[in-house]
Amino acid sequence: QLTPNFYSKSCPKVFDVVRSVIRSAVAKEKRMGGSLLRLHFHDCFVNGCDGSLLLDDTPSFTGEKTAAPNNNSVRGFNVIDDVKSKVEKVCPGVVSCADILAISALESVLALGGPSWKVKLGRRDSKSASLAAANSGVIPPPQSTLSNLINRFQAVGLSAKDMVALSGAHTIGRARCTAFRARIYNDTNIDASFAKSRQSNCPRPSGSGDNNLAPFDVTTQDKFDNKYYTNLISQKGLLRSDQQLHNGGSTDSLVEQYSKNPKSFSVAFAAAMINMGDIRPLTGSNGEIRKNCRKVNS
Ligand code: HEM
Ligand SMILES: [Ca+2]
Ligand SMILES: [Ca+2]
Repeated sequence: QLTPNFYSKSCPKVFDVVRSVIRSAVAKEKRMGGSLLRLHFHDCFVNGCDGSLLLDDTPSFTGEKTAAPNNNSVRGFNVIDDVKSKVEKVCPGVVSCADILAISALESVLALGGPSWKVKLGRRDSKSASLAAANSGVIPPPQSTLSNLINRFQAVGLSAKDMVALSGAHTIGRARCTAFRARIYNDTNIDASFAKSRQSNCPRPSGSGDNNLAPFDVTTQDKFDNKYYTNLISQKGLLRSDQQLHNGGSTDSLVEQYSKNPKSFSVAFAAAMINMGDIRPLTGSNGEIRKNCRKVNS
């Protein structure tokens, strides 16, 4: 039911407004582009693309922000607030927070030189969030095997091809030492000099340097390109889950294709983002259009 033209009459300026906020946020800090793209992913995988991730905890309810995959990790909520308040100024009560996440994901990728796609719109916002669902493993952990990755994506209606293309989002952004420590000290399917250089800023004992950051992409950390796949072929995937995509299994050939042919990656990524954005949206009279993305309307 989602359609790219959903706001063409009710809020024709929405893309311009989102773009200007995202461009200045990314100009200030390039990493923010990745952080915002990830918010849409973590929203969509937990009960669909319904803005649930954005709800703050209250005394009577705990939302998704402190769930294991999100806690101390997801970021960019202030930028989403900024987008929302500027959109509210031009079209009050019209554009959902779930759609703002979807448009912000596109604008973030564009700001870092990535491909475009026709974002489908018309999602409505949830009136609740689910800590339990966010903790249930629907968002795959960084130690996932290839079969777990394929299964997690299949569970939300996405193919293995979508999974490989969407993982290409790790061409930008940063990860914390806790997410890649086990890999750089224990794994054998890793380039030795890459492991060594990552170890220099991620000490072995857990509890020391846990939040130290490393770029996902050793070559072009803030450029949205296909170098993620080239890195995998040279065993420079940062997470175990990244390297799983090129480890002698069924997805090796797609990784090789995307590394050789940037256009085929762009096309696949764009299609997969549209598919991800279609996960179980609230539409029609379900949900609401939140006034403030952090809380349900009163
Ligand atoms: C395939 C399964 C995936 C796994 C296991 C995974 C895991 C992770 C982990 C562990 C981090 C680092 C978090 C931290 O250290 O705080 C991360 C960051 C990130 N992920 Fe993924 N991810 C996956 C798929 C995706 C998808 C589908 C997207 C978007 C389309 C995405 C976009 C990002 C971005 C951009 C970052 C960097 C965020 C920042 O710098 O703030 N990831 N991911
Ligand atoms: Ca959600
Ligand atoms: Ca890159």
